[in-house]
Amino acid sequence: MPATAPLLLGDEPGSFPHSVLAERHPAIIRQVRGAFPYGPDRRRALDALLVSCTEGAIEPLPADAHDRDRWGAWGLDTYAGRSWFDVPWLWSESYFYRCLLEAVGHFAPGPWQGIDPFRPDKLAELDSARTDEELAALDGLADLTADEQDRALLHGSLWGNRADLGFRLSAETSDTPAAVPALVADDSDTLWSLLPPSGAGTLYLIADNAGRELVPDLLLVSRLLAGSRVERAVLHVKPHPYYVSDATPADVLDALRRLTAAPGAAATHGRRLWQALTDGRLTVRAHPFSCGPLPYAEMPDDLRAEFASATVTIVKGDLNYRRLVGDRLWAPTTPFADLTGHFPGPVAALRTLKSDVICGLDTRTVTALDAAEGPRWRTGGTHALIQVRA
Ligand SMILES: O=P(O)(O)OC[C@H]1O[C@](O)(CO)[C@@H](O)[C@@H]1O
Repeated sequence: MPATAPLLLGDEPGSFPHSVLAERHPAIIRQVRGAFPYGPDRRRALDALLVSCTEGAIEPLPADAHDRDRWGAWGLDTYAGRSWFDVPWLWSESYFYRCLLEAVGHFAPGPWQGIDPFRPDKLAELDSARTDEELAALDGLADLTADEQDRALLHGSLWGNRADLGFRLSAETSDTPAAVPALVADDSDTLWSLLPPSGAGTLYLIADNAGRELVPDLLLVSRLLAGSRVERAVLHVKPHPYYVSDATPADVLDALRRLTAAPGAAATHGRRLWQALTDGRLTVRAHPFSCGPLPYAEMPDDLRAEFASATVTIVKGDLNYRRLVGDRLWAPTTPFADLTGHFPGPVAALRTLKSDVICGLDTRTVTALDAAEGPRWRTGGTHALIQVRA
């Protein structure tokens, strides 16, 4: 793997990482503060986090935190006392969400234990008219060929990644039509070659956001099971709330209920997924490393062994992409295969572009994107990619 690209930090005012730490995180705290009638203690803790994350230093977890040792090994022992802006951006963002859960009492015995501070917004999105429209559109797929249906659901899952509630807090014009093709890399033929009809393999899907991303992810899984492109599927979600809208096991159940309660084809998918869960062809996993602040190159052995057994692992979303290729300012033409050689088995990234990290593009595409949009194509969410290392 090339090791020479600069690591992304949040220390440069005007940069995208800096804006996430200095603007998005405070906005998230304010949103959470308004979402529940937290008592004075929780409000004080949220206010303290607001000050700490913008002006203060990284603080250690409480001595009795259940995951204190884990976070120590993940870098907290090194980074405590330093500015949020001076440590790896991937790390400081991830630790911010851990501290947010601490502030709202998510892990402490008491009335807020286990409560997802982002749930109201997740549910509002799941219950929205746009979700109704997207589910109704499934009925129109019946007239397509099997391959066309496969492609439609792959693209549904890909573009579902734009439905990211944290991203919307700071996205400016993400609905602006792009002057260059929306898909900047498309290795979908390689992906389909890894998933032939009548395949007997296992798909791993590392999910990203709940709601309007998780629903199309589940639909893709349902389609691959129904078309016998895979025999089993394993869905990896987050063990606890993370990055505002990331999917947890509770969100999987909400999405599944949404499907089974819908009319038409959506309910057929919902029933198929329900059945697959009950007979073991679909498994949901929530590994602690999924909420970790480190790249996948540093994944623990048990996870490595799991992904090594996959026919292919689909990695969804922007954050997972950063964790997959390394959170560095790579030259955009650096081969995807070079940066993902560490991953145990074939891997496919499905992502809309919402951060500066990018690799695997050809020179012509990069030149056209830069000429048409300046640097905004990297972060605006208007472009997407399907990159595969077989
Ligand atoms: O939900 P996704 O696609 O992982 O996106 C996460 C978002 O958060 C970021 O990590 C910045 O906070 C960006 O990469 C992206 O905008």
